[in-house]
Amino acid sequence: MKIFSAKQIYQADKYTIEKQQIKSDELMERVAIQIFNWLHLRLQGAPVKIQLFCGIGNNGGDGVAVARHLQEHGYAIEVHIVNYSEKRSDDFLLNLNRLKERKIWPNFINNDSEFPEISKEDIVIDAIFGIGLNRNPDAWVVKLMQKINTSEAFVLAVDLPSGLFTDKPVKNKDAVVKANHILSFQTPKLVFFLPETGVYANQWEIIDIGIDAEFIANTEVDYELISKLEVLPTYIPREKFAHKGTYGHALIIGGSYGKIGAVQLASKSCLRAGSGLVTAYLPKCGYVPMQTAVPEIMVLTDEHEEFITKIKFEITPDVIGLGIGLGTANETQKALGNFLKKNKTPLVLDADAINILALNEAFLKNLPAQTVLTPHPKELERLLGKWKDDFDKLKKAKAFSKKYDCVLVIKGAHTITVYDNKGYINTTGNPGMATAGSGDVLTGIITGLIAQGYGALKAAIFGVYLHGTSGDIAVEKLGYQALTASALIDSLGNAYIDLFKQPEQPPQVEEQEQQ
Ligand SMILES: NC(=O)C1=CN([C@@H]2O[C@H](COP(=O)(O)OP(=O)(O)OC[C@H]3O[C@@H](n4cnc5c(N)ncnc54)[C@H](OP(=O)(O)O)[C@@H]3O)[C@@H](O)[C@H]2O)[C@@H](O)CC1
Ligand SMILES: Nc1ncnc2c1ncn2[C@@H]1O[C@H](COP(=O)(O)OP(=O)(O)O)[C@@H](O)[C@H]1O
Ligand SMILES: [K+]
Repeated sequence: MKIFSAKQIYQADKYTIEKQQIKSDELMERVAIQIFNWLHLRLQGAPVKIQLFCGIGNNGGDGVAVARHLQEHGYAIEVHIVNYSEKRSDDFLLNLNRLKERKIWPNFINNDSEFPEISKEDIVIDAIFGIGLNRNPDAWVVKLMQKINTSEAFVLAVDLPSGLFTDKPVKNKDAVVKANHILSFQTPKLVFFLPETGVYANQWEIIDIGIDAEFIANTEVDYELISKLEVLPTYIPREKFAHKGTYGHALIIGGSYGKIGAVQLASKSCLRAGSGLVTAYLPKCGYVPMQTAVPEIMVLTDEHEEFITKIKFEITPDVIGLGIGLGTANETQKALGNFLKKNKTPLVLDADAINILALNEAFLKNLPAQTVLTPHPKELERLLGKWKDDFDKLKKAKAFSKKYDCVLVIKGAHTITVYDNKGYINTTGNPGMATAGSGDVLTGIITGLIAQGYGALKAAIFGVYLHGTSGDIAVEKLGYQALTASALIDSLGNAYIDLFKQPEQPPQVEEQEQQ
């Protein structure tokens, strides 16, 4: 699913209004009906008090229009106009008049007004600011937001929580409404997926307001949300007459004394991702544990007992996954530098391989085209330097990916894969995956996909998706705390099977035969 910027959303509105020959207030009416339906379905006419806090722009207009529908269906409403500016939008005014025609008199809140009482049994509709927020709200509006936030009432945000900008971070943490649920129009907002602002958007849902399909199809975006629909077309089916050679030979290089398990995890997940053959290259101390733990994996060893000092092998792998548990000993750094000078095989670099690149910037120019790098936040910081905020991080990541022609997988709750100026935001996974070795498994999966013939970018996007689905399947059986990296590997098969599962249908009621 494409993620539009605020500017593109305004363009989409304009385009849709012209193409469908509707007036702008009709689009607002679509929004209002959908929000009303969402509430009505859940409340079923319950006598709960609904307090609507509406700004003076189109976000406020949406809120005012929802109020009218609620009142028409007998709900107990209180409409508050948060009067933060004189510049009221036309559609806000139109809907305000429609309210007045129905003898609904809103309460106007100004900077010297007393705020209304909000009880924890109430429902609050937050329609103060939408995507038009372009500066910090005034102090009195922040106080009102605080009143909402401390009320313990259920808060439903219209389009996005008021106070969240679409293109910059939040400076004052008190100046954002904490919503329990967000109904966002047509497209989720980028800020829902970034660590600093995503904390304000735990629960969101998209409302389809009928934006023109041609506009959606033809508009290039900077970010795309990746779910099953997006990864399915990339799936390569197995051929009947295939043999293990068809699906490639992956080499996993890593490990040091005390960190052989990382290579076991990566090699095993590489095999389970579907690589035809997998060889592991480790220091000598890894030989016995590796051969014992995973019999399917072939093993090559370095001359050194405890860490890698030379990367030399006779085999010709299709892809190399490198860096897990590697350590950063001087000899290992030198070995990586020498290896990169000669290597032409596609690479997936993780963990200490990334740390070594950060310590030796000169190595970067020797990376083969489209090398996949999978840093966690600390490794990314070593690679890119400090960033000011999430937006700055993405900008730096895009520049880095362009400069070195690499696919940068920024790991996190919503892992973002960056390549060619574009970001692909993953939707699978859960906090149970914040556990030792989870990243090693991801390296193995991406390496295993490249071995089978997936291109680097596709392998990264698909690998991150499968890794997250494995986590989602594993957490069902194990819960968040007991989820381990090994459990991710055990669920990988079901993650593949899940790709082809249809959503569950409600049970059919058998028709009675007419006598
Ligand atoms: N396709 C869709 O998605 C559709 C979206 N729709 C809805 O429209 C919403 C966007 O509406 P909007 O453009 O009128 O902006 P909104 O957020 O209501 O802000 C109002 C104005 O406030 C101002 N302002 C900004 N910051 C400020 C501050 N700190 N303190 C004081 N004032 C401040 C700024 O004006 P300025 O003063 O800068 O001229 C701004 O224009 C969108 O979120 C969705 O709910 C639907 O109705 C139709 C289909
Ligand atoms: N809260 C979370 N939600 C979803 N995925 C997560 C979360 N925390 C971590 N992960 C995933 O788990 C993996 C952790 O990787 P990493 O930190 O490199 O682990 P390790 O170094 O222990 O192998 C990443 O793929 C990351 O996206
Ligand atoms: K809002």
